[in-house]
Amino acid sequence: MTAPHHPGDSPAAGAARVSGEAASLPAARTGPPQPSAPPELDYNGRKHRRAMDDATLWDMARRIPAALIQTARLAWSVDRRMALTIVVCQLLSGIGTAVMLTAVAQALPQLIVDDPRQGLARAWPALAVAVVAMATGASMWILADWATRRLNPKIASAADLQLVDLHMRAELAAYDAEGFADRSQAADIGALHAVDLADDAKTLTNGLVQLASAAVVLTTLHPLLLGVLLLSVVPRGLGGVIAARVDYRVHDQTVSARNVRGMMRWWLTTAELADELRANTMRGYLHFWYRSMCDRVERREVAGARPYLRITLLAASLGGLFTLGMWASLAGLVLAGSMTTAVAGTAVVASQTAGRALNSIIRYSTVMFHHGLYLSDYYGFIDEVRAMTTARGTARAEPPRQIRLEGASYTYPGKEAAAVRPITLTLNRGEVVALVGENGAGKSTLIRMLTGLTVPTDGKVLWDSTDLAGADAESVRRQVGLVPQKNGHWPLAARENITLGQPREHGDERIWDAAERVGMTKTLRALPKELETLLARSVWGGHELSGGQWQRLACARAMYREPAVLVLDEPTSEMDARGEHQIFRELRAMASDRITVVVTHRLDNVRMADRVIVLDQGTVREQGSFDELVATEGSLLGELYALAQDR
Ligand SMILES: Nc1ncnc2c1ncn2[C@@H]1O[C@H](COP(=O)(O)OP(=O)(O)OP(=O)(O)O)[C@@H](O)[C@H]1O
Repeated sequence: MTAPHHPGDSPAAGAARVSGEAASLPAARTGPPQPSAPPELDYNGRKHRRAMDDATLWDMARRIPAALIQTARLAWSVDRRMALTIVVCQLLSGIGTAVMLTAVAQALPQLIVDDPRQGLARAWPALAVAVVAMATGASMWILADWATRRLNPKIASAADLQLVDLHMRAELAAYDAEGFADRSQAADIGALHAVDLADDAKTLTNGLVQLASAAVVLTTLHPLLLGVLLLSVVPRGLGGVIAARVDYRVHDQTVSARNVRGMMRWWLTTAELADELRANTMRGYLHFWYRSMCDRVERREVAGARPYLRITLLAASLGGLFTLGMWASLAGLVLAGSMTTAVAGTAVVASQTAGRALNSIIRYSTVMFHHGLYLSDYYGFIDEVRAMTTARGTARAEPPRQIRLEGASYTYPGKEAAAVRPITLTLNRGEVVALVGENGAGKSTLIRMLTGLTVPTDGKVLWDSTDLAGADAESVRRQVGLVPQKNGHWPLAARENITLGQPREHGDERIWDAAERVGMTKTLRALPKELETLLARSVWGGHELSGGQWQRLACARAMYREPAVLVLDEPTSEMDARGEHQIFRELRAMASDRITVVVTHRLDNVRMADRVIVLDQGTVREQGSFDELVATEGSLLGELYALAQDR
């Protein structure tokens, strides 16, 4: 591991090396202390590691049918024709193997004669059947592969779409639930592995069909042969399982480091953080951090090679010994006259087929078991989020003339203290209300309740006479225009960035009108393709706006909606004075048809509000007009305003 080379460090100091896993670099006696290696991080793979380590062979055998059924259901739901094609091909491929082995058994005695020409003349029909059966089996495998290739993209899209859609529909409270991000990430991995599972299932079932065919043929030829076959393949099978477990243990020991390295890789390479990373000379430490993670993964993978070699060597030697034993027993049976040479020859061919089939069964059972764990995360997450996406009610929310909070409070999941304590408050149409308060006072949480984004944990929010807890969430959202603190820089064309969430219209007049209201007309006209210009620097042909211009666009988006409830949470924090002035002037001009709520820390802007509501520690401390409150002795607004003036 190489320590970071901070600018200004001597090359020798920069080349300081540490050894030992995840060891902290000892503090240097002279000079500044050296950085610590990144800590061992544990991500959502934790659950699977335990499941994989603790699983007995029986557990694994029991779980695989469930994973097979889940995969079959998924395949059936996206493309029945291809799913059926795969099943039929598997069966035909198995029948092909059985026919081939039987034909070989019939051809061999006719070939083992003194005159090879005569033998060939008699054996050719059986040999021809064997060739056709083999070709059919191979074709069926190719056909199944084709069907899987058609099926896989559909499975991938269906799994991904379902997950993305659920995220977008889930109640906001789902995001606040403990461990939501971890479970969401695990479900993402599950969605990715859904495709692998279809491939695993295809290879595994093919192995099972081939093994069954070989076993049936052998038993028909001589009842003893099934036992002989098992003897030859069992050691290889056991060796395969143990080797697979070793392989997965190495994989699992590195999964956290690989996960976190992958996340950090994005941070190190994205244009979004390129300025900060360079200007603050962060590169040295981050290089050291990334190098440490690479070393950690590399070391564990290299260490895993030795036990893997030991086990595979041992399994192969034992398998070889047992195969030798099988051949010796076959020779014994032939010499004792209990078996013909032809049957013994067929047994050797069948055992090779069975051995290959068993290898894929073992390999893909283990892989399926592992991938199946991820798929169950996927389904578990879907159930969890679905439970949180249940319809609130069927009442249709209409544009409100009045929003009334009756003892409404909100406590975030897992928190003891309420972010907003019981509040009773009325907001009226035509009014512009400014919400003011110090950081953490509960302004954003109150906004979420007013707009029906969250349902209060206690009390009620009423839009006229409709209780939002019992209203259809979509009908509420249709009435709301929200500019949140963090708004999306959507990688879409300028036009879509303004109209996003609204039905498409024929002309662009209303778009230009919204742009004019936020002072963006000149900027948008100057773009290479005006409204068609893609607003994403990272994408080829894209164009980037400044922070303040993005904020203006977010305001334009909310104004374009002409909503009945317009809420802006610090909409002008990155804007210049002209932009800010224009936005507040427009808000006033639009105010008569809607309820307008603005959260701002710039108290000069608060003057334009009809009413100022000052929140303090989750409760309304004071409300009234700006002038009234500022003039009131001991008011919080007065104090905050004085501080703002004193800068
Ligand atoms: N998703 C969340 N999960 C848990 N607690 C939260 C969450 N969001 C906010 N809080 C907590 O709720 C309280 C109120 O937060 P809120 O964001 O509503 O304050 P705010 O007045 O908007 O603050 P700011 O001016 O900094 O934006 C804070 O104590 C905050 O830590």
